Amino acid sequence: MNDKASTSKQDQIGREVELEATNMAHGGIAVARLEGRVVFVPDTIPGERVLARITEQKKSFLRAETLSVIEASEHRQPHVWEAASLERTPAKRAGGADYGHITPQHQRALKAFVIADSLKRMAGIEREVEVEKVAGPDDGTGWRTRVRLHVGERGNLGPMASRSNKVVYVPDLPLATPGVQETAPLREEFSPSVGTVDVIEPSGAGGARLIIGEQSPSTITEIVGDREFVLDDNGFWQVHRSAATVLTEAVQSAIDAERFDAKAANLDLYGGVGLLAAAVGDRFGSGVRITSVESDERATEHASENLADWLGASAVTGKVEHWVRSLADWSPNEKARLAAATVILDPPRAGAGKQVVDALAAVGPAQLVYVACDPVAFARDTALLAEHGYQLGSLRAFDLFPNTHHVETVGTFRRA
Ligand SMILES: C[S@@+](CC[C@H](N)C(=O)[O-])C[C@H]1O[C@@H](n2cnc3c(N)ncnc32)[C@H](O)[C@@H]1O
Repeated sequence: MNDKASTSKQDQIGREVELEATNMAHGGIAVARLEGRVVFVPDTIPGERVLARITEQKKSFLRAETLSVIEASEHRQPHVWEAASLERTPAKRAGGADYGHITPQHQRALKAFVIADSLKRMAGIEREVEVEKVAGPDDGTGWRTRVRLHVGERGNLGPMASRSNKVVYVPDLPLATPGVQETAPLREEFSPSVGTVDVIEPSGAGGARLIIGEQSPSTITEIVGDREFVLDDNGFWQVHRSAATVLTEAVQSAIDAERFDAKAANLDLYGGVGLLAAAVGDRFGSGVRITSVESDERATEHASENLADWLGASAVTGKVEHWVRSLADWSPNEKARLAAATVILDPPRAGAGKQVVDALAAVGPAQLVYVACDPVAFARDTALLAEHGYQLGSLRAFDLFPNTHHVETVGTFRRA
């Protein structure tokens, strides 16, 4: 082993240094430089000087934890959640509120920067991006309808610490809805074998409830406008109390009506329990044909029920990346219906990816509406779509995760 190299490696870890953050990276972590090397440092705002401790050393970058602020940004505010703030030692800071020390308006500006920067670097697209505030308190609290708590070694219940798998004690959950806050059993003890306790507050009947460990699922309802959706209590549903409404309206207004054909083979990929297929159906009427594709079997069963108002709607269980392969075998008539289709995509964080983009582009749908919860994956898929001639049209972004770095983007694509 090279002694010199190993000594310098150890020298960095634990070293306390002053850092000046210059940028915000994807993932809510600020970027600084130390002796020419990139350092990723959380709990810091670009423009600030902080005292930080180096925690990790990789070949091309370092990671650090912020100990205190030396020169604060004008955008710094007292953290909305004391349990996640610099008042706590780094190992005990709760995860899930990594933007809580930043004023709400500046949080949105930073998210807009990350979206625009990702599009520029990965897809070569220059865009002004605005992240829209959604309904709710100005300080970005009280929105989370779903919270996962973990049981610690001593039976204590809490969130994980930031960037760690250690459970930390918290006295409150200010990002959660009032119902979730009241119901969360933060002071109770659980057997470590339980693993997790989810606290959810559906908008339908019944109010907030707990899902303890692997307990068998029960059915809940969520209300969006005049529509009721049934789903399993442990199934996927948008987390912000306004998200389902915001995304319904965003998808409805993103679709170009002139390119929409109700009789085409319209698709809702990664469809969950049918929220966005219903959004399409509600805009274009009872004659809409649309197929929802979703990997979770129970969600698909619920989607069938939730889409019963449309005779031409169906839901299939399958992984989208596998299901799209079958498109190549569709008959010429069916392929013509695909070419006339509007495709909604709402993939998980990893994005749709090359396999899905290639297979879709090969059948050439009239338009795509892409709902993205990860700006980098969205930018990567935007570049892949551009290779097939699909250009990014309208782009909106919504602050559906206030006080965190997460953001939801809705983009439209069509061939010129
Ligand atoms: C971001 S959610 C969107 C769900 C739905 N559009 C909504 O708004 O309620 C992504 C959905 O994709 C499903 N999913 C994840 N990976 C998948 C895959 N490879 N193929 C199909 N569905 C997948 C998840 O179960 C989840 O329901």
